[in-house]
Amino acid sequence: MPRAVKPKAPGALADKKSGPAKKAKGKLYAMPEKLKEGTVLTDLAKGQWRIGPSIGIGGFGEIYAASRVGDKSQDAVVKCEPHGNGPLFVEMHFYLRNAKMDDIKQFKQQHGLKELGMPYILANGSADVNGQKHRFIVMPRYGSDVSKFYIENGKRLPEGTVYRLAIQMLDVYQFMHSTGYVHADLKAANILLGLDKGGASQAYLVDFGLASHYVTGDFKPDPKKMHNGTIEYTSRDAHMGVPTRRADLEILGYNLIEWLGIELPWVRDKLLGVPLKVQKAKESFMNDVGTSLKQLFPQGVSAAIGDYMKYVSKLAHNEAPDYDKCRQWFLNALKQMKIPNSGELEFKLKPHSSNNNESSPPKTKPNAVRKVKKDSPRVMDSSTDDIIYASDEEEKVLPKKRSPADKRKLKPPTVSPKKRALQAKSQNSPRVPATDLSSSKSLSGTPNSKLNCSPGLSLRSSGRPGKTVINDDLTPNPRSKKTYEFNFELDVSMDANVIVNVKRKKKAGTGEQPNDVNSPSSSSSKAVKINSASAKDKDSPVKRINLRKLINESGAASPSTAARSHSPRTPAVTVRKYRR
Ligand SMILES: Nc1ncnc2c1ncn2[C@@H]1O[C@H](COP(=O)(O)OP(=O)(O)OP(=O)(O)O)[C@@H](O)[C@H]1O
Repeated sequence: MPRAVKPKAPGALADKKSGPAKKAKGKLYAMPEKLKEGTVLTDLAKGQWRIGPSIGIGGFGEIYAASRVGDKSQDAVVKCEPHGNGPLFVEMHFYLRNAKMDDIKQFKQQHGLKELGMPYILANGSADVNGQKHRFIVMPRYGSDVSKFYIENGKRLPEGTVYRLAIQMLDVYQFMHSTGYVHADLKAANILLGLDKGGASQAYLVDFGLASHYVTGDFKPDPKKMHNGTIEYTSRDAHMGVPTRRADLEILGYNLIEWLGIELPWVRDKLLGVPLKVQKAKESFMNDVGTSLKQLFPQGVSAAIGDYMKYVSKLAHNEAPDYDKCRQWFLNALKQMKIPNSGELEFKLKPHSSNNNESSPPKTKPNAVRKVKKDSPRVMDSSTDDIIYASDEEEKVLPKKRSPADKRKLKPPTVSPKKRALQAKSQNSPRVPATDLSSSKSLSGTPNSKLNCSPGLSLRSSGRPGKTVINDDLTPNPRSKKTYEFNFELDVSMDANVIVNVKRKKKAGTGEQPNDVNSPSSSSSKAVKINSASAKDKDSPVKRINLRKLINESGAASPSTAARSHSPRTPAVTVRKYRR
């Protein structure tokens, strides 16, 4: 039995086998079937992989140790997700198109790098598991993730290690950005140490399920993707649904602060459940990041963190970051601390280290900037294309056969917003305050589209701490455990897919049970249904919910709706407070 299955992921590849027949009542999201140890999966190139123990469960899929049939060592991993899920599809295509071994090798040569924390794909395919179609990818196996050390240390990492990780992650960003993509979900749980001999000197950035083309044109907020990522670290641009290179750098910055043992303000203030509040907090934080950092670091802000965050706050949305400059700030800090930028990454804290300092790096500005060849990004204009949509083409893309060099890499395992808009100095970076996101003008130039949410209501993002949230219309999100009470009107455009979950309040003393109403509507249905049981009940709060299509008197879609149907990015749903 599937552990949970959504009836159908829009636009996804789910075939009949993964269709509604397997729906688990009451569940809205899909998790993979469990693969039994010893199961053999055959990839598209007819390579065979034996499944070992499960070594990780992400928000959408499961990761197993695996060995090539005939090999003993479980030096690979298989990541498996139901075919209808978007993230693994996106991740697989990113690897197949952009992270080939040769590209990685070439980048390393060009930039004089011994190692690059960029994973690659060994194989991919599809498999039927308990009658449900799954997609899998095979990758090299890496070691422990950095979050393990962060937690073990009481939520901090040695300062020198923080700076080394920053340098290594900037290398990965530079590679990824040179392919036209951003990662958008860097966090300690997605950074794994290598397993090769000396592997612990290099960290690898995994989980490319949110990879997308970054924008090079205008800054257009996209309600469909707002708040994507892991809520603690989601960048201000990602809160508005815009993938940018500066956003990746900002995400890294929030992580660096946290790794230094400092609680991020929106975490400290317990705002994570409300993405809009987190967004506002980040905007106010970044408006005057110098002052914000001083308040956060009572013992003094390191020059590296201060310079980096100030630099990030000034980048334009379509500007190529100066990776060398950023790396140099961290290199200078390491130099001052007399910590070499080589050898195994140290995760043990020194006994007398303070919350964010092993030894104090300078508070003065570094001046020397290492000169390295500028890379010439293969930039793709993403104003119209920033997500890889599911199609059968994947079945035709054959992965590279494992080369002897690949084999050598695989070794036996050991272990696993208000002022900001006004202050955005560049015309290219028209930041929109979070408070204005509800106004029609701020949304993609679609004057008729409204998204007026109460501060406590987020349409799809639930602000799950530490967990990746993806609004991509491919992947169903886990149902929020929160119950909101609200009165509103829904104007539903012709092309909307809407699910309204209404939990009826239990009346005191009546012994009534709460009543769930699920009211789905789609482009194909003109009438919007509400559960008849609740509609009959005149006293029920459910009765105060009005759902109607935006249709004019002649029965045609209203001009605004028609206009919207040309723009898949405009919000399909209008939520307004219901006034009686
Ligand atoms: N190549 C690998 N080698 C070893 N362990 C891995 C590898 N890839 C992933 N893992 C482990 O599995 C966990 C989940 O992986 P991953 O983040 O890719 O899954 P996910 O479903 O996309 O998760 P989420 O979206 O919730 O972050 C990681 O935190 C890590 O511990």
